[in-house]
Amino acid sequence: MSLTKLSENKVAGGWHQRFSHQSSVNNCEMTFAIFLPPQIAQGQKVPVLYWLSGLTCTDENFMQKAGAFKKAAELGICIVAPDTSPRGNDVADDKEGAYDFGLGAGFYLNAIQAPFAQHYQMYSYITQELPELIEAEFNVSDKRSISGHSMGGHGALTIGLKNPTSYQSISAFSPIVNPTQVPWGHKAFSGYLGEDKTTWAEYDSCELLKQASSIQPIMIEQGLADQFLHNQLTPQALLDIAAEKGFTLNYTAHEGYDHSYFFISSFIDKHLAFHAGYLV
Ligand SMILES: N[C@@H](CCC(=O)N[C@@H](CS)C(=O)NCC(=O)O)C(=O)O
Repeated sequence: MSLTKLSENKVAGGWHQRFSHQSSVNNCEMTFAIFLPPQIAQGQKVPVLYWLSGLTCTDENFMQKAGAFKKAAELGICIVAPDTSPRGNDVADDKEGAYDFGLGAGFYLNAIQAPFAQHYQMYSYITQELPELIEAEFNVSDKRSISGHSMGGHGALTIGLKNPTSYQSISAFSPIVNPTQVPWGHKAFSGYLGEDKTTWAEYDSCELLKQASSIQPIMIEQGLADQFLHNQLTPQALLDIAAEKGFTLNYTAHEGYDHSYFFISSFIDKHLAFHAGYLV
């Protein structure tokens, strides 16, 4: 598969690079960013943390705003940040161009409804096509963990829980934990999956946790001044199920922090160290 390099910048002794490539599952060109820690230049195969961003984001938000490079370089972790949806002139979008559905809002699922099914196959892209590409093209190992923010926190939790042998650890900032019960999830799931709610449960962390017999280590960070906390994110729903099932979630709520990358940048080092405990 051929990759086109769009840019590169040296940072924290390693490299930040952006690439585009033709995606066979999304049936369009996709862009991703990668941080290659300095250990790669020394011939070491490093593990990979996949970062899934939230609504309106591209591969660039995390890389520019999270401040993750120094810690990732110190720990020897490669970070891959994919785009949040397929893109292009023929890719279907929200009718009104809203920010919470369509472009920039792929919800990390495989759409089954026309016209979205033709391109919106983000679940297969993140779990299969992208890691195969990364492991073939870069000097990385097949040890992976997954993290994300908001819609990307939902993506990290659902993808991690559905693929326990593929991801060593899972973490999330301000995740949408129960999308089948909140407005962002209703809009996305009815558009991408249709009205048969049995298909919705496959992409809901609460439903997946109810079905799980064991889970990987999970860390969740939540700001208590987050404007989406009570109507979209609803972390207590996941905490209640974890308590019923006897699972320990490493959950921390923080006074005063909002939904932005200011919050993520304040605690990203903690999440990188958490993943390093299972990756390196
Ligand atoms: N645009 C929306 C909010 C979108 C939003 O907060 N997106 C988050 C993820 S859910 C984000 O990371 N935005 C990009 C950024 O902060 O760089 C609004 O104004 O209500």
